[in-house]
Amino acid sequence: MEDLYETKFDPETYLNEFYLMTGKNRRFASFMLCQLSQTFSSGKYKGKRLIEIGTGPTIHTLISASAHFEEIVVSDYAEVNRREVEKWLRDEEGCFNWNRHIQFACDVEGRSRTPAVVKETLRQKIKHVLKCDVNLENPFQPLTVEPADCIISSLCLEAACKDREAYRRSLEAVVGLLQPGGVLVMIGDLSETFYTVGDQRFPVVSLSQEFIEDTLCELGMSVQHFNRQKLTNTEDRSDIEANFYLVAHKE
Ligand SMILES: C[S@@+](CC[C@H](N)C(=O)[O-])C[C@H]1O[C@@H](n2cnc3c(N)ncnc32)[C@H](O)[C@@H]1O
Repeated sequence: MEDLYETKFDPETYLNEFYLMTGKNRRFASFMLCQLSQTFSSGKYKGKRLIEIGTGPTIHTLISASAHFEEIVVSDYAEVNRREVEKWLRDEEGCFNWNRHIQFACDVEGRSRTPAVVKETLRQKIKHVLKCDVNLENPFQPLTVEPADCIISSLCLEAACKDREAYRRSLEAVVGLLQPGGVLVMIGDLSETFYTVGDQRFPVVSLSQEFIEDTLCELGMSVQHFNRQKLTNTEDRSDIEANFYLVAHKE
């Protein structure tokens, strides 16, 4: 499964197909950015370290959180994705333009920060772009990363795991990276078995709300918030039924 991401995942095609903030993708982005803004503007979640797991070639999930943590570590299995994030961090020519997402999040946040401040904050606080593999007990092996106050993960675990048992194990590994009292913010897909990037199909573990909540509970997490956005799928590019957004506390 991982090698599929190392060899067949094209970050440019992915970003252009899912993150141009147009059509149905605007609906998903709006849902996600509004939820993230609500979570972090509550003032309940702040601290020293935030880790994002399976960041892919993106940075949008960190916009609202970036105001509340001192340092951010991002990570992904595929080198092409880590390079894409580094390109954006260095503001290199040809890097993806996240201005629409950043402007949207600033508007939702009541314009307390300007897009320029958000970009500067992200570029200054993202200190490390690391390789991770959620199928390992320590996803950062051979490194040991200090536990985080907050972990964000979006659309990663269901793409990285071959079945529900592997999903449970990788969620356990992710929860293991969190301090007691820390918060997990997860975005994902429900009842999806595949999605497509360009001509390439990627398998996905089909999840239900009940399975995710039960698994988190077994891992000592208490789910504070679970929201879903239903989708009507008319295309053959994915069989997703809904997106979910959850916030859970480590007891
Ligand atoms: C659908 S993309 C999601 C990317 C991004 N987080 C987003 O929300 O758009 C799935 C991501 O999971 C990463 N991935 C796949 N297998 C992985 C693994 N074993 N460990 C960590 N990340 C993995 C892929 O490289 C890819 O970036």
